[in-house]
This record gives sequence, structure tokens and C-alpha cells, in this order.
Amino acid sequence: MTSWLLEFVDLHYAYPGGRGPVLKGLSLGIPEGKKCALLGRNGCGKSTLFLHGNGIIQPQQGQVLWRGTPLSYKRAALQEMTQKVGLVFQDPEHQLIASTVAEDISYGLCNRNLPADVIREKVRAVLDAFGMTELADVPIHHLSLGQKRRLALAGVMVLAPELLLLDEPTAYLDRYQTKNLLRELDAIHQNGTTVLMATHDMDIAFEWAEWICVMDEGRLIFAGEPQEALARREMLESLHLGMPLIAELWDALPPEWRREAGERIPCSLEELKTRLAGQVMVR
Ligand SMILES: Nc1ncnc2c1ncn2[C@@H]1O[C@H](COP(=O)(O)OP(=O)(O)OP(=O)(O)O)[C@@H](O)[C@H]1O
Repeated sequence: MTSWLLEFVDLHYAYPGGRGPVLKGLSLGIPEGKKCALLGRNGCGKSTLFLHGNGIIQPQQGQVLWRGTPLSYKRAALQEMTQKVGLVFQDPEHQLIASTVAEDISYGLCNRNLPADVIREKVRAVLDAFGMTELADVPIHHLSLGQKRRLALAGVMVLAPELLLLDEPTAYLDRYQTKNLLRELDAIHQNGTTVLMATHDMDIAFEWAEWICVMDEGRLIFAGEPQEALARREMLESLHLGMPLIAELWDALPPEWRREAGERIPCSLEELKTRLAGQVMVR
């Protein structure tokens, strides 16, 4: 049985003064130890769901469970939750608050009343891990968007969360920065952090994730392995999410190649290459 690290059960939420319900009975479990992608159209409620993930928003109906235990919304419990569940916002400007890079990374640690030398060492290690040592004293407003994104991630990772929620982390990043970020996320995952990324980029979702969740209009409509999601082409197309490029490539292959390599659509270029290599050898 899958063990859920964080579980949302029948969540309902409408913003005060908003235009009606945003989450409408959403239930979703995040499997521990996996790299997960959350897909869904603009405005379907992904960011709102994330804000429920560490207790910033309290559901109006339904429950959020951490390792099977309902979240407490008392101050101390919430502070603990923000350490266990790191949330990186879509817009780093909403997250960066101090004046320099090092100060910003230390902010969450200072709130935990740690000794100054422990804070210094943790900040140093994170600056090093994110390749930002030389930027330590740079004012935040001098950073590029890509650097601000990295800093927001570094500021969350310094608290060593068990779960990392990332809201469209690759939006507006160039190809090189996107690859760097995905490499960093892989390293974070290998160090034991479960990662859930909301994204509109189908190529990244299917190439990177081991678990795919699809939301529509405030509800979960699919959760499962990437191969299973690709087999639900009608669902993805009806939501106008489109198919990843890898599926289009697969469709363009001669039918007998696909038949012989197994009808299942590959999730990544690597998988396609491996399966085609077998074909080319045969031919
Ligand atoms: N603070 C707010 N007050 C009122 N309505 C809000 C607020 N924040 C979001 N909404 C509304 O809630 C709905 C869901 O927004 P949300 O940002 O959760 O969706 P999303 O799936 O993350 O969208 P996107 O993919 O565009 O980032 C939208 O209709 C949005 O306008």
C-alpha cells in the first residue's frame, strides 16, 4: 500500500470575497519518496492547494493529514509544519524578504532561535550547495529572476524539509537554467526529500516525474504512474493540457516499429532511445 506523506481529504475552499469555490472536494495523497508533478489548467486551484499543504490556509471543509495525522492549526504546530513542508512560490518576490542573499537564507533559521554559529554554518553549506557563495552579500534586488528563484529554493532547503512543494518553478527560465534546476531537484530528492512540482510544462512533467496528479476545477481527476497518465490521452487532451513532445514523436514512428517496441508510449527521450536501439539492431 502506498504511504502518503501528506494527504488532502475532501478539501473545500473559497477565498473570502472571491468568486466562488476554488477547491471542491479535492482528495489527493502525496506518496513518500517520489518526484511528483501536479498538472492542471490555469486557475484550477493548484496554488491554493499548495497553501493548504503547510497550513498557511486552513480548509473550510475537509482535512489535511501529515503522515496520517490531521494538521493542528495552533501557532507552534504551524511553525513546525512550515519546516517539514517547504513551499516555493511561483513568484520569488513573494518569498524573499531580507536585504542580501545570505540574510535571506538565514531568515527561517533565525526564527527557530538557533545559535549564531549553527546558523552561519547552515547558511554557508546551502550557499555552497546552490553555487551562490559569491553572491552571499549581494542585495536581492540585484539578482536576475533565475537567481531569485534559486535563492527562494535555497531559503526553503536550509530548513531541510521532508516535502518540497514547488509552484511552477521553471516558468520564465531558459533551457540551461531549467536543466540546472531539474538537476538540483534530483539531488534534493536523492537526499530524501519528496518533491511535488506544479507545472504547465508537459515535457518536464513526464521526463522528470515518477508520479503524476491531474486537477481540474478544484478536484483531482487522476493520480498515478506517468505511463498510466499517457495512456489517458483523451483526459489530457480534453483539459487542453496537450501531450508531451515524446508522445508526438512516438506517434510519428512507423506503426510496425511501435508494435515491435511495445505499444506503450515512452515517458522520456532516454526510454525512447533505448527502445529504438533494440529496433535498429533488429533491422
Ligand atoms: N487571494 C485570492 N483571493 C480571491 N481569489 C483568489 C485568490 N487567489 C486565487 N484566487 C482565485 O482562485 C482560483 C484558483 O487560483 P490558483 O492560483 O489556486 O490556481 P492555479 O491552478 O495555481 O492557477 P495557475 O496555473 O494560473 O497558477 C482562481 O480563480 C483565482 O482567481
